[in-house]
Amino acid sequence: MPFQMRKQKPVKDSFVIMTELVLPNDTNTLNNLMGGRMMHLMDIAAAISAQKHSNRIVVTASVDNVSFRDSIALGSVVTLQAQVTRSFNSSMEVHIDVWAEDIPSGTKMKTNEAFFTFVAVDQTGRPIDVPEAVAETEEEIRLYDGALRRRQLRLVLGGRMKPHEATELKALFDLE
Ligand SMILES: CC(=O)SCCNC(=O)CCNC(=O)[C@H](O)C(C)(C)COP(=O)(O)OP(=O)(O)OC[C@H]1O[C@@H](n2cnc3c(N)ncnc32)[C@H](O)[C@@H]1OP(=O)(O)O
Repeated sequence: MPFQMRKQKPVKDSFVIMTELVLPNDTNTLNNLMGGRMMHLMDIAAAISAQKHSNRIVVTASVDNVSFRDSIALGSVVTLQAQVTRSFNSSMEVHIDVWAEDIPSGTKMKTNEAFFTFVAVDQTGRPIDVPEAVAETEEEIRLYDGALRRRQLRLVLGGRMKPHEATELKALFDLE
């Protein structure tokens, strides 16, 4: 078969913005958004972003640390922004930022940030290669550059890579 160049796509083409209103059914007994509901919204926004990059069915392979620093009250408007940072073979890392807004008081704060990894699969669920991701802005390049280290860390933690193989990650700790 003739050699085929891997398709390239700008990461900005995968940008997704999703807005939700926190309703009573989304909250705990303190009338704050439940963490699991937040993760559900993050998973959806990030999956759409990975689908836009790959034009494929995608499955969530892993979720990096998600911290819940500030609670989000009933009636708040939650805005999620997701974008692919980098693709590897079949997998894509997606960065997601979450803001909560209280419209009556006019306050808006960033509440969460996380990295999700999705794998593009064919109709039988087998991983399939995705386009290369092209970072253009300073921030996109910063996220792209860190993605290899984060991939190695999650693969080591997931038991899919031996620590001594994680060369970029190790370099972070070689401080001499
Ligand atoms: C219970 C729940 O919530 S499930 C949520 C929904 N998610 C799912 O159902 C996914 C279930 N898992 C799967 O289908 C499979 O494990 C897959 C598709 C993710 C991986 O399939 P495998 O047969 O292990 O594929 P393989 O070892 O070839 O890896 C494929 C890619 O997945 C990546 N990958 C696999 N596991 C992980 C992980 N834990 N974290 C990050 N990346 C991962 C690999 O690094 C590889 O990336 P690359 O192609 O870019 O190099």
